[in-house]
Amino acid sequence: MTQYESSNERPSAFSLSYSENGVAWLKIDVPGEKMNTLQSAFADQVSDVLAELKTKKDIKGMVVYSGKPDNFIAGADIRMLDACTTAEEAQQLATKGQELFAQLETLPFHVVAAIHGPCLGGGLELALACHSRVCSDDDKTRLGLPEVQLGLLPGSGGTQRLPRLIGVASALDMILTGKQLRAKKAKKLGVADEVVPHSILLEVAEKQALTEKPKRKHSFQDWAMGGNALGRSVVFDQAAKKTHEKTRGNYPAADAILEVIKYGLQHGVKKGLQQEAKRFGELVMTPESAALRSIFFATTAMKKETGSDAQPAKISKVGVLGGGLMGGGISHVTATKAGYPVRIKDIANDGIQNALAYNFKLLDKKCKRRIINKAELQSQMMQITGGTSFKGFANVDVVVEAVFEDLDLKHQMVRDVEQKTSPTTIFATNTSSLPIHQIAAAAERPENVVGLHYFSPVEKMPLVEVIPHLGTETGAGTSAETIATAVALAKKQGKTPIVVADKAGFYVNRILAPYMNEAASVLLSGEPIEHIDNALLDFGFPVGPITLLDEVGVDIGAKISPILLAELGERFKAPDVFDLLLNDGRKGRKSGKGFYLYNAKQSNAKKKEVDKTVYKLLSLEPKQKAAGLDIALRCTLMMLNEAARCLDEGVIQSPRDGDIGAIFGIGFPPFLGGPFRYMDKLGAKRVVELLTEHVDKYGERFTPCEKLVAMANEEQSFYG
Ligand SMILES: C[C@H](O)CC(=O)SCCNC(=O)CCNC(=O)[C@H](O)C(C)(C)COP(=O)(O)OP(=O)(O)OC[C@H]1O[C@@H](n2cnc3c(N)ncnc32)[C@H](O)[C@@H]1OP(=O)(O)O
Repeated sequence: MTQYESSNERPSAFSLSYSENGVAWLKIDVPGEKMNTLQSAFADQVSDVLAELKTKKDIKGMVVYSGKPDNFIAGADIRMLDACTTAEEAQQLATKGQELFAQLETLPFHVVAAIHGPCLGGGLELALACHSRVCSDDDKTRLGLPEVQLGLLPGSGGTQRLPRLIGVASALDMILTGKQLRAKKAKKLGVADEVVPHSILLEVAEKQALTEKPKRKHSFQDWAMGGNALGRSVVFDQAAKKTHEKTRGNYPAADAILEVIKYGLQHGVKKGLQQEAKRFGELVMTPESAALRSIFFATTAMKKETGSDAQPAKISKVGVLGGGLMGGGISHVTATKAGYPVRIKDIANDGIQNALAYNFKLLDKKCKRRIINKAELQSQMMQITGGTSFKGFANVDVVVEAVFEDLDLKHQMVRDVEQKTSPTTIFATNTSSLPIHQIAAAAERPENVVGLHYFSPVEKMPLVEVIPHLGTETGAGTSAETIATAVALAKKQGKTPIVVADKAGFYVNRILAPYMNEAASVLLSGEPIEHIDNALLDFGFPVGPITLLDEVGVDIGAKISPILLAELGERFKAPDVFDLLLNDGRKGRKSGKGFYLYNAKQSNAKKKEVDKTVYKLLSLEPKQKAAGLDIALRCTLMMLNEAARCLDEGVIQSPRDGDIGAIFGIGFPPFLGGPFRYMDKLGAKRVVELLTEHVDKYGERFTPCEKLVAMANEEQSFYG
């Protein structure tokens, strides 16, 4: 590329240059920031650029590209949206973006977006206003409209251009889920026109720009969807049904997306855009969007945190003890996300085989979906080896232990690892219930011992609790370097780590247990199982508590429960159901027997069915008496109260960590922003009132904790 003219000397996010062959180059490079975002302050710059282009008569085509090494545009600046104080203000931002993109679209020459790295939200909307899109085949390249995850809809033309480009059904799927497409998939769907290696991206885009501007290919789609009311209504009805099953009416953005796309197809692009901007403005002001934006800000801030002041130690290889479900998952994220070679040790060959088979299954799935190719599958599998001895452990920097929950066994593991590895090797235990200092008690170097609590299935669940211990009777607590290394490892594995205190249940299980116990109490009061699960699903949890108990395993619940009761007191007393269930062989899904039917022969229906025999076992006659919302509130209040206690006791370091931990670890309804934001929304006074009412109805376990009472008296909130 020869650039011989630069029209703009001052640092500008949008700058033009020209090649001798008649190609204009529009570079997007937000000064001083590593990520390009669209900000209202750039509107004048874009207008200037467009005005300049209109004065040039000899331009044959234009390439729009990013000046950043690894991103195109990550969308509108979410901080800017967060600062809006009225719906009108946000609507105006959207309208301005729409106007500028419309001008880009009507330029008389071929405008090609050259995309490498994230191209999201407003970034993709800008690319959609270009006439063609060429993408790099790099793994970093992702195209998507993730606004729905922020409680918004695409506000710069995305709801109008995308359905016309790729058809209504595919566009609805992309916009309603916010999914981000890799380049190849984007091409398959018609969002991108070409996928090329990064090294020739600009060259190919330049060639494209010199070709004739393509005609918009939406005439058939317009007919099929705009003109054919019946076809349209079928697609929308299906999408609405599917969406409602997922959102249960808790996410206004989903309904607005359906409404605006439909409106645009019925009334044309111009009116569609007006409606899009209007609804965008309204959504920015909703509490749901504010809560979802807060999750974005929290997770972005957490990406920078290191867990301690020390530098993390270098990791070159990781050992995993135990080839079960957890060990399999941990080895998977370590090898495939973090990119470290993994050596697994199990007492049995079967354990190793299981872990390898588990990894193969996950990689094969990726291969079938063409996310990786066969060679990549093989090379990633070669990163994971295993055996029944400690062979291959001499040079591991971190050992993650995922063996059976038994203190003696864990002690043995600590001793073995200290013997077989180097003095600097970190011993990270994936215990969910045993105190870390007790495990560290067997260590000669307890400063190297830390808790690293993953959630199942490891490859899917985004949270990890990092648990330093404060010291054993004879030894030191977890060192700052060990904490930093554990945090760094978790991040490399693609997880969001929170550092929590070494107290029973840590944070996530500690707030989950009283919630689950309460659901069990509701069950014992005779409420039907589906009614309880539905109540919490309607409230916004991803699975109901009884289903969750079946998934996690009744035996696991039965094991953790007495530990929490002994350490934390009577409010953790579980209703007496575990023994009855376990004596009947009902461990949940893994035993093929639980609260629901898992045997295909028993259950003919596609939908999950309750195993009614469980009522007899528990001497219950199910009858729906309580309203769903009352059940949901009853269970959730137990969780809220415990979360406040955790903050008070320093189990978590901040309300933010508590919110992210609950959302990522349990699936606490994201649109509520987490337990602390939800308590702020209700107000501490109201939370205390509700808890007190529940004390009268259901017992002392609902007694509001001191912190909440103090906050209610002083009218304080968690986020200030
Ligand atoms: C009108 C329109 O329709 C409305 C919109 O476009 S709404 C916005 C839609 N876009 C999004 O939701 C994408 C949000 N961003 C992301 O998901 C991720 O940042 C990403 C996938 C792009 C990159 O992730 P990753 O590489 O881990 O980098 P990450 O640490 O998150 O971000 C790097 C920096 O960019 C910032 N950033 C990224 N996207 C941003 C956005 N849309 N707004 C503001 N800042 C953003 C981050 O805050 C961070 O800033 P910092 O370093 O100063 O703290």
